Amino acid sequence: MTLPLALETAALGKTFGRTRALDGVDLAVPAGTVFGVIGPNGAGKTTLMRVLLDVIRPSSGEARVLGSDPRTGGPALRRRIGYLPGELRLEGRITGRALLNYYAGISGEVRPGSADRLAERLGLDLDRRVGTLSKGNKQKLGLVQAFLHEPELLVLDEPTSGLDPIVQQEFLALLREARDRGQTVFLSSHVLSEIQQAATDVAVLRAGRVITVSTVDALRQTAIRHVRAELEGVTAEGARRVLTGIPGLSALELSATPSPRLTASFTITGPIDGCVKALAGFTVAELVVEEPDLEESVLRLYHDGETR
Ligand SMILES: Nc1ncnc2c1ncn2[C@@H]1O[C@H](COP(=O)(O)OP(=O)(O)OP(=O)(O)O)[C@@H](O)[C@H]1O
Repeated sequence: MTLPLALETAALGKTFGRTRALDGVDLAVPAGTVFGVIGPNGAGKTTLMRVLLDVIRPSSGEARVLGSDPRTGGPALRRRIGYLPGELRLEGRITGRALLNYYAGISGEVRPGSADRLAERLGLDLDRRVGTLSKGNKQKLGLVQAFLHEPELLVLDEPTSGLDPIVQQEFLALLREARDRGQTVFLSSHVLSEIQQAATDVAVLRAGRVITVSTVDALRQTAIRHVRAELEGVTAEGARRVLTGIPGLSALELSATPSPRLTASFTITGPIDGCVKALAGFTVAELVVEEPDLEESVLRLYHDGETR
């Protein structure tokens, strides 16, 4: 059985003057998935979402959102979607609560108490005037607004931008709950680790094109991490013998400064577990594992995409 698609695009294109912001995007997002779009600045993520929401019209190609063409879906389609725009402009003397009431009036059914429950979870005061809210608090209000009516589809443009780590964790919990309820989530980020925590599937966008679509599990297998470990009581020879046995290790460099410590720097491709187990045999004075680098991972996926 094939799952119904929440989102589908075929050869979607959008040009701004000479800029091809979207250059033939083909995507299929099954209903009920948490689908992430990653890509560097200017890749076209915001443009894609704005076309899907009919904020702007495509120059070419087709899009279907919850089975409808966004250009003709109108308010009935819009009510089934929760949208967090990339650049959220919230100004004025209206309170967060009044603004949410206004949105609730447009979007239809909202469970009583939903706004307060969501605001409390994200740590947002709904009685403040929106114009006085900090960037992070505006982002929280944007999230409450998107989740408020439990829409079938959530389209979230860089949802964690401006949120502190604790609020980010709460947001991830909201996403999991949305997925468990069967809602579809389409979110963008330029942080790979965030997509990995939140999403089941990921598309990599670059220069307006989908470079590859992958499950997050598959992506994890190809993740690159840079590791620097300072080890004590071991010779370079001894360390080299053990470290070269780590699966996925490359670019190993050993330097004996400052003595008596030995600094080992290397790259791990794929699971990190073998590395952790190998290092456990040493006295580890320092350990730095850098997040998988988006650019490197994207390049790798790009390469895989070409050879597939
Ligand atoms: N309204 C517009 N007018 C002119 N050019 C635009 C407009 N909107 C987007 N672009 C251009 O289209 C390209 C894609 O931009 P877009 O904002 O979709 O990328 P993005 O992946 O969301 O990037 P970011 O992470 O920086 O927000 C960029 O080159 C951008 O300058």
